[in-house]
Amino acid sequence: MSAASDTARRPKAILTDIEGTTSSISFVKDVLFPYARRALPAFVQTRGREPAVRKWLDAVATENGGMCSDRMIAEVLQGWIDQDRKHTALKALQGMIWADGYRSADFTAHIYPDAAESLKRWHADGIPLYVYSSGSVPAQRLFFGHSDAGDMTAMFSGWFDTEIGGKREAASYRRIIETIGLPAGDVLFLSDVVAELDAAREAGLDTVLVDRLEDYPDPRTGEATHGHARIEGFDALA
Ligand SMILES: CSCCC(=O)C(=O)COP(=O)(O)O
Ligand SMILES: [Mg+2]
Repeated sequence: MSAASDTARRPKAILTDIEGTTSSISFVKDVLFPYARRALPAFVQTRGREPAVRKWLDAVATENGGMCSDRMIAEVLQGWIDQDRKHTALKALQGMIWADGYRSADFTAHIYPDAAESLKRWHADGIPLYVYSSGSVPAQRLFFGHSDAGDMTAMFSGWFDTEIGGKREAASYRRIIETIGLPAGDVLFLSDVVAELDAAREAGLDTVLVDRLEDYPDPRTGEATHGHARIEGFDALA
């Protein structure tokens, strides 16, 4: 496998980001986020007493200075959606809300055709595939379980979200590598965010910047790539 630079070696495993990498940013921003935003007040009201939901609502209240009504918590969460905050509590709650949307077939998850094809080919070639996204693990499973290319969940060997740590912190990638059980240099991380690639490289992983023109109309070239190999689609990884 080679990328648009000479740094990528044939990986023994691939770790991929979702938004902006396998899938378009606009699907997340224009379909998933508004769906969660709309559904949040009713979700908090009807399911707020379930322990699995309450735990995250309480985490939001604590971060917001303590005692808050459920209505206020819903408003805080809506504000976080507007700011695209990658907060673990928000991501967990969004995942629960999106489950309804996928189940009732309100939408399927976008996946770039080149990403779907490459993931299928790598899986067929025996390369273990992993996901690391700010979206919660249940949200990731829903996403790939209801993708435009069908149910892809069986192709993945593992899933990681921000419960393992932030995506811009090298320590998170070290923990992921421990779980995968391969030398860091044998694992290729694909992402649209240079700061995430910097953290992965600090932890020893191979890295490739996925610079999709649909998502990033101004190509990130030269110094903007921070020396990471750069591709515009997965098909550039032969
Ligand atoms: C898979 S859940 C939907 C995407 C999402 O909420 C998100 O924050 C994705 O961020 P990523 O780390 O995949 O860029
Ligand atoms: Mg991303």
